[in-house]
Amino acid sequence: MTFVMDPLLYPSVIKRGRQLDFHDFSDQAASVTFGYPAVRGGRFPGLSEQIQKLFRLLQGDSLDVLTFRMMGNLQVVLRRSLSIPEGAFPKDDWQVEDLYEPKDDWQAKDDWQAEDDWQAKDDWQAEDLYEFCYRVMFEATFLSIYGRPEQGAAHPGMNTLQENFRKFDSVFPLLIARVPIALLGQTKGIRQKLLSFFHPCRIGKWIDPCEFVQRRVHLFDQYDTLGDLDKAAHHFAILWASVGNTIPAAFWSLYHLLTHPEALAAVRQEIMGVVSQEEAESICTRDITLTREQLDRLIYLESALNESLRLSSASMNIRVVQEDFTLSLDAQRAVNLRKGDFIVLHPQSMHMDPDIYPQPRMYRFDRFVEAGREKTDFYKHSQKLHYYRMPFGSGSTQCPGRFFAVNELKQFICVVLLMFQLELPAGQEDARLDTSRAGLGILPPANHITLRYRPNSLQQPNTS
Ligand code: HEM
Repeated sequence: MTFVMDPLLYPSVIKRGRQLDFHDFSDQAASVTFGYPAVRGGRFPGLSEQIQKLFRLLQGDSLDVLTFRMMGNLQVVLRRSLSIPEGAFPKDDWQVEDLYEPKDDWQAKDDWQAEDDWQAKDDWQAEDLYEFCYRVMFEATFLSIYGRPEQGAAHPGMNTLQENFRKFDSVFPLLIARVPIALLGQTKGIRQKLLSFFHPCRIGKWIDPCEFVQRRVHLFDQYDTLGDLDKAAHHFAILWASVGNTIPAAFWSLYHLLTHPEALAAVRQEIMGVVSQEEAESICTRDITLTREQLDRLIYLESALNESLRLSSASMNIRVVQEDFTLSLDAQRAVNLRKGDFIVLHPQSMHMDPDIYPQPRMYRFDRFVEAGREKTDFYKHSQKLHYYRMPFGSGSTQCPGRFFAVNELKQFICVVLLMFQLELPAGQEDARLDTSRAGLGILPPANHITLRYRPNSLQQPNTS
């Protein structure tokens, strides 16, 4: 493996997409990890190209629909944290653990008290901050992408799905490093259970999956050579892609805001500039929407998110050399590459370079804002960088879900800040990055952080 460490040289690698290819590597790694036959092996003519083509349904007009759905689902799932299903309010004996039991009968009137009683309930709930981000982002993203169950608001088995997903994800670094699944204890059985969740018989019954998933279902149905579990494995891979990085990103985004009062105040003020006071006050009981235009106006929030991604992203961009050739790096330097060599970009080194980002370990929520607009000029050795922030990869292989990811992270922060008063109890150690997943995207936290929260309706939103 050859690491290209100077970010001024990144363009010379990224523009050689044909000779330095990502998809041979990703196809091999993903097929072994998720359990489907490699797409590019010749057994599935045209499938790889079609899969790539459908990624455009994560952008443009389709993105607006996806974003709209995510906003609604975030509110549904978060209200459940308050135990406030639509039009009903929880009894005092409700426990945080109840969150982990799927309730199909959210509307059952017996379980709930009147709104007035709920308003009087001013106690705080405590939960691990990562757990909070995990369950909310996992379920809201799932509902937005794959659709609703045939009956009720929550998919039966959602908690077991999450549990199995976590177990699978904990060995993900070993799978992607090609450790045979048979050597990884129960992983094969767990993956089998995950795949059966996405079996075509089940997925076909879900109501209103997003267009991206609908078109993938249709595409896979055109290939007789794909078995039912192969199709399920492709759907499961998209679940991993859509939540594997977004969950830790949601954690760091919220954690940094809650530990930096000046950032929190600026972001709150910006949010109150795009939603009305009435919407802010009623969000615990009534859905609000945030259009693309409103989300685009949240430039301090976007900068804060990008700063959290800069600090927590550890992905490597791997490219496989397709033929022997000489890669010219700049006017003076060139290297001879052999077919099959690996070339790796390591954006984390760039994200932590003090020449580019002064005091790189510090969280500065407004690092990516200048004169009221997004700041895009960053320098190394006084030369302007073409690539300076790469949590989503680079070039033509950049993450196709990046626009949705940024939107949903913005929505998550907006809804959480509007719906809850939040605090991190004093005396806790700072959150640390779990570096055991280095190379694999956004790192999760290594330690436990307690979050306390209660509905914001008990107090006017703080706009200061
Ligand atoms: C903070 C959240 C996210 C981060 C940091 C992230 C990061 C990445 C990275 C680094 C890659 C590899 C790109 C490369 O090496 O050039 C990637 C690929 C991918 N991502 Fe994301 N991603 C995120 C969210 C999402 C979401 C929400 C979706 C879908 C809804 C998604 C779908 C995908 C897919 C399908 C690929 C594979 C693309 C291909 O095979 O060409 N990602 N992502």
